[in-house]
Amino acid sequence: MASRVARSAIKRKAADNAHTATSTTTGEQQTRPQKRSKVESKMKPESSSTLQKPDEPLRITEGTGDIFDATPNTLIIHACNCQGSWGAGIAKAFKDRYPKAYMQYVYHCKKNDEDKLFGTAQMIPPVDASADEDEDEGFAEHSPDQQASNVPKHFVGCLYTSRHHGRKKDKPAQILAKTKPAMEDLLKRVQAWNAKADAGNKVGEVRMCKINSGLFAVPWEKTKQLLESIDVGDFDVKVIKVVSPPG
Ligand SMILES: Nc1ncnc2c1ncn2[C@@H]1O[C@H](COP(=O)(O)OP(=O)(O)OC[C@H]2O[C@H](OP(=O)(O)O)[C@H](O)[C@@H]2O)[C@@H](O)[C@H]1O
Repeated sequence: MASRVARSAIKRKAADNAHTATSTTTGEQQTRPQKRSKVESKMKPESSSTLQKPDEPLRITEGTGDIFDATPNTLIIHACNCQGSWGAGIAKAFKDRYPKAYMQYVYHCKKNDEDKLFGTAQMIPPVDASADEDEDEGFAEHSPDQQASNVPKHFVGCLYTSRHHGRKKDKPAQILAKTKPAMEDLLKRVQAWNAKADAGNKVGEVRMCKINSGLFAVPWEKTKQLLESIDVGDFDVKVIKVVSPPG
């Protein structure tokens, strides 16, 4: 079973790599990966005064509740490091709830250099709704006799907004500089997925926690402002619902 997961991940990796190489928003990322990190260490994110208001801005709505209590086909997004660790904060809750998605995240981090991942995204199709990995494109048949059968069929969205975690996490300015391209990358991936998926397998609602605002220590309002500067004119996803625990 594990080898099937690995084979499935390898197939996906080829597609992911091709996409990652072409979907980052700066040409510099594609041609000068070694020099980029030095340049970026001095880079400041767009300030609120320089943020351009797009024709059709991404809408961020906010509410309280259990982010995981979502209908099937919901995409649930969180911020990730590039080291393959979902060890704390909401990432730990993702790891507990979606262990197979976690394996795909780890695989993606092992196979890709952190500088290549930084500022990109990974969209993991539902893989935790069943123990049967023999499906195409990561989708699973519901199997009532399996332990994982009560896990809803959710997509997991990983935004690679920091190369490291803990004390080695990137500075808030660097995290912010990578948050917008990472989200744009994710929206492109959703668009590509939905263009090919059957009606019942398309991404539905899109949910997110207040990314970057906990262990990554970036004030939420700064992240929110950047996300609202994304133009969603070309995307199906127009709204992201931020769901926080009550209290
Ligand atoms: N169950 C829950 N339901 C809903 N919302 C929940 C929640 N639990 C916490 N929140 C909220 O979710 C927001 C983000 O806060 P977080 O600290 O989690 O994430 P972040 O984006 O700042 O940082 C990412 C790094 O944290 C991890 O830890 P490790 O690096 O592995 O150690 C990762 O792997 C990354 O590296 C804050 O509003 C929390 O109140």
